[in-house]
Amino acid sequence: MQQKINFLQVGDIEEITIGGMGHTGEGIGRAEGVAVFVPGALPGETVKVRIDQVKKNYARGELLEIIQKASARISSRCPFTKACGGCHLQHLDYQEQLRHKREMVLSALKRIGGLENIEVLTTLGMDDPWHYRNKVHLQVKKDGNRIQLGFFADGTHQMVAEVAKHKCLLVHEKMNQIMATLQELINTDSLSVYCWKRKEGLLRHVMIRRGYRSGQVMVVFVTSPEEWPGAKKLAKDLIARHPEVTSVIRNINHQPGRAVLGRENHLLAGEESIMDWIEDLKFKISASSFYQVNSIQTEALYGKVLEYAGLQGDETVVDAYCGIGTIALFLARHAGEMIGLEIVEQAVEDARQNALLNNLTNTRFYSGPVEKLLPQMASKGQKADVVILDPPRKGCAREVLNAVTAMQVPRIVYVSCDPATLARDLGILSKMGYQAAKVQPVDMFPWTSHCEAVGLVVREQ
Ligand SMILES: C[S@@+](CC[C@H](N)C(=O)[O-])C[C@H]1O[C@@H](n2cnc3c(N)ncnc32)[C@H](O)[C@@H]1O
Repeated sequence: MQQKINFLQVGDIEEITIGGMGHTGEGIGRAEGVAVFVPGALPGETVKVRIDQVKKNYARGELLEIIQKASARISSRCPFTKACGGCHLQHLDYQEQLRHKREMVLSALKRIGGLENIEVLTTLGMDDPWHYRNKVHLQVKKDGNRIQLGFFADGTHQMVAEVAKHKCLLVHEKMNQIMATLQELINTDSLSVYCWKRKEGLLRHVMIRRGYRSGQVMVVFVTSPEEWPGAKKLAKDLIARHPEVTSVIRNINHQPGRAVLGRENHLLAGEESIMDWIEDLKFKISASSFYQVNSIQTEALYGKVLEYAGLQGDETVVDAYCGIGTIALFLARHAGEMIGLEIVEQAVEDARQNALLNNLTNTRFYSGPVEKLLPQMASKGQKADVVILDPPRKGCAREVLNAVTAMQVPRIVYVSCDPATLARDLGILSKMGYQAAKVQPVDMFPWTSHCEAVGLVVREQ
């Protein structure tokens, strides 16, 4: 039976004027009094839509025709952009994307955080917003006897952009070449593809990461624990074709879930890690460690973090969610003491070695969940002048915010990849004796709807 809200039904053809944009880049208009989300439509456009989903409070529609075009509409460069889930905004002029991302942050801060008077600066964009990604995750699928490597359509297991035929415009050109070689090589080995239904077979994903300044490349084959006799030969053949590949790793993922990486890494060829630089700091990056995917914008982002930290040289700084210690070391040169906290043990190991590599002896790194480590520091009476919070998308656990406020930290710099959780957490802090002073959006992910931002939060006197 068809679902119905008021007079709107699945299959209806509607003419809609788009007034806004959703957080994953869909145009939003109204039909029969109901909000309709239309992927591919832009604010200011009048579009013809087929309603394909009707829910209690909203509907979704497929864009059939653009009756009146927005002046910000441009032609997508990538022929797969509509099908592949990677880019949501290739049809929107880049300067408009930057404006839209600022609006997203501003609106979340008001709506979710209740922060009416906060200053949100103009988004820091890129001069050349293409080929910026230093990391890619490839999906693997069997097509008859052939193994395909590439990208699935958004939310499906349907391969829409095979790397053998398609170059991704977001990743570095060298990585595109390596991707094409990999597709060829995995078809010469007797590799089986992991089947998610039957939970058998070998290859699950391939991850590639390239140091932006070093040019060193790591290739990670994510597999089940099954025997893989040809693994080392494949790694050797890859390096013979691409000497810039300096690390080939087999990651074993036993879990049935969709998380890409498992906990075990085995070296197949080359080194365990790759090296890279952020400005003049050198970093060792292991397969399981987080590393920002847009190296050019990382320098802009960390520059903002340094500015907002307002260091004079003798402060104690805590870098919570520190990864391999990139922000910690970027700031340690300007601080008295730096304490890094991170849950992934391998990343903490990398952070310690990175401190040594850069002769930064005023640093300590601890492994564990921030929601345990920071309350422990607070209960021991540890003081900090500045705390950097750079959590994953879900934001900070309440215990983390409680600990920061219990420590009476004068200055918090909050780095976020999700405006909604940024707004939630700044809203909470603003009810705990803090003032959210300003937020700087930084475009780390051009052509996608993802948005990074740095917020400065200061303790009220
Ligand atoms: C957005 S990344 C930021 C890393 C680093 N600041 C950077 O710029 O590269 C978030 C980091 O938090 C770590 N993480 C996730 N949950 C955590 C938790 N509960 N406690 C400590 N670290 C956590 C992740 O492993 C990851 O390294």
